[in-house]
Formats: sequence, structure tokens, C-alpha cells
Amino acid sequence: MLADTLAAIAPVDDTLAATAQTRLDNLTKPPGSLGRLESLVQSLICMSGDIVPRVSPPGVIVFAADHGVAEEGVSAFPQEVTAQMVTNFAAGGAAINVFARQIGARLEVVDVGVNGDVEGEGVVCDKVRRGTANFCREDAMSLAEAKRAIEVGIRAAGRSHDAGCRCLIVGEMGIANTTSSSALLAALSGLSVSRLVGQGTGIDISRLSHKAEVIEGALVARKPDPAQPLEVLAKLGGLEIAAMAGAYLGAAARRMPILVDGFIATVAALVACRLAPAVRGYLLFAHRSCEPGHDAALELLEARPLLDLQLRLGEGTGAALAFPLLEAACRMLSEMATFASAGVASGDKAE
Ligand SMILES: Cc1cc2ncn([C@H]3O[C@H](COP(=O)(O)O)[C@@H](O)[C@H]3O)c2cc1C
Ligand SMILES: O=C(O)c1cccnc1
Repeated sequence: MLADTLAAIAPVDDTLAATAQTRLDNLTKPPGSLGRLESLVQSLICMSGDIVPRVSPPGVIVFAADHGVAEEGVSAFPQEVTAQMVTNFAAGGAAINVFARQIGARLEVVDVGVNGDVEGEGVVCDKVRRGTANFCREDAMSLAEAKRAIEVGIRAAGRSHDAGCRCLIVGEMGIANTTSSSALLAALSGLSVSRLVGQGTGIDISRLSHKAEVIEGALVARKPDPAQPLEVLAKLGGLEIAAMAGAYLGAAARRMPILVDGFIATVAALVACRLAPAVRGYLLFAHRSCEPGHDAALELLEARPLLDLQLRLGEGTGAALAFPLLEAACRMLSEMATFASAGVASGDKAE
């Protein structure tokens, strides 16, 4: 299934950009005056192959899993919070529930590796294992488990697509996953850990240096090879990050635009792009997270996010908040009058 999905990912259709530009320049506004909304809609056209693209309804998938490295004291919260938050997602009370409702999204919560039995109606149970192993001592998971977790994500993206979703937002819940994400990013980029680690759920300065040491020690012990992204994922986790990467692969294979959330979501996007570089064409970046590693991850992907709201939550919240900009970009193209239809005189460039 992973091999088929990788083979199905086609580059975006850049030949549609010129047609899109002509259409944009015929709308009743000075050419280029709607700035990045114009490039957004152009990207959506090239991704979807549809000259009148639509992004509604959006699909939001939240993948939840636990991290063995949590036992090293790298988060401000205990591991049990992962399962408790899944119950909260199921009850509709988390931030992502609120913002998903606001944008009319189909929300799915997937347990890909929570360490315990999750209570909550409607949560999709596709558990690969009960949390990863502590990557300071052993590989977070086997290569086969990493592949299975990616396939959980591919299946979830398929369900969103089949339910009629036109754009995908992927979020996560997993205590200690900023540690796993920072480790993955350091391994894939070669950048120094001290430049990438951040406060996550709100750890203090002394715990922050401990978090950096934990990651540095693990990189020495695990020796991940940056040229082998699946191996890096297996060594450093996590199950939800693998599933997120899988969801991006699945969405790209179906030509679905993807709105990438914060730090963890961007690291998962980097993993997906290392597995299949053509995925990059399907990614739009929602916001700039407070986690210091996010800037580095965005730079590696040559990405410029839409918003900077000082968010540091994850769950897909920043992407849900940015989604109305994509909707506005589509409506601009489909609903605005042209100079000809409105009888407005065009300027030097538009005809
Ligand atoms: C109540 C609560 C809700 C959350 N929703 C997302 N996260 C976020 O915080 C966690 C990552 O931070 P760290 O690496 O420091 O543990 C992830 O679960 C992430 O989704 C939450 C964290 C908490 C405590
Ligand atoms: O930006 C993120 O994804 C993030 C930041 C802090 C905690 N959880 C997630």
C-alpha cells in the first residue's frame, strides 16, 4: 500500500499557472492587488487540476499516540494526558473541535498508538502499538511498525477524500512529541539540537537544557542515517508523526491540497517530502509556531506560512484558523466579476 501510494503521487500541474494568471487578471481589481490570495488560488489550481478549485468541506484528522521518551521528563505534562485528550476530542471539547466546527470540517480522531485503552465514541482505533519505546534506550519502533503507522495515515486520508473533503488538515496529540519532532528534524537536517528544541507544553529553562541533552544522547546512540527517512522515523518516532506523513502522502496521491499546521505537522511534512519529493507541491503552510525548530523546518521546505499568531498547541488548530483564507481565495476566483462582465474599464495590463 505504501509503495502504491508513493507511485501514485504525480507532480502538481504547473502548466495551469498561466491560465490561472489570466483569469485572475481579468477580475475587477488591479492585477496582483489581492497579493498572496492570488498565489494561493494559483497553487490550488495546479494541485487539484481544477480551474475553479474548491476547498470546502475541509477534512481534519487528528492522530494520537504516546512516546516512550516521555519517561525522561521532557514534557510539562504526564503521558496520561494523551488518552485523556482523545476522550476530550471525542466529546467535542478541545480547541480543534471548536475551530473545526467553525470551518464546517469533517473531523476524525485516530488512535494510532495511545498507551492505553481510549474511551470515546467515534475514535477510529488503528493502533500499531501502545506507544513507542524510549528512543534513548532502543529504537522507537521497528521499520515494519513505522510502515504500518504510515499506512494508517494513508487510509485516513482516503476516508476524508471518499467522504468528499476537498482539502486536508492534519493534527496530532501525543505528550512528548515536540521531543520526537526535534530529534527527527535534527537527524534529517544535521542542524544542532540546541537551535531546534523549544518549550513544547511549557517546560522551564532547566528542563529545556535537559530535553536538548536527551535528544543529543539519543542521536549518538541511535545513529539515524538522514538518507533513510523510514529508518529515521523508526528510530526516533513517533507513531502519530508517521501517520501524519502517511496522510500527506495519501492526500497528495489524490491531488488534495494540504494545509500544514505547526511544528510537529511541518516535521511530518518534511518526512513525507523525503519519502516522495513531489508531495511538496501539495503543501500550503498555515502558521509560524512558537517552537524555535519550526523556522528551521519551514526553511528546509522553502515554505512561507500565512499567519503568525504565537500559537504553540498543535492538534491542527493553526491550520483550521488559516483555512478561511483558502476559502476566500477560491471564492475570489469563482464569485468576482470580470472587467468585461461588470462593464468596468481595464487598466494597462488587464484586457
Ligand atoms: C492539555 C493539552 C492539550 C494539547 N493539545 C495539543 N498539545 C500539544 O502538546 C504536546 C507536545 O508538547 P510536549 O512535547 O511538551 O509534550 C502534544 O500533545 C501536542 O499536540 C497538548 C498538550 C496538552 C498538555
Ligand atoms: O507547533 C506545534 O505543532 C506545537 C507546539 C507546541 C506544542 N505542541 C505542538
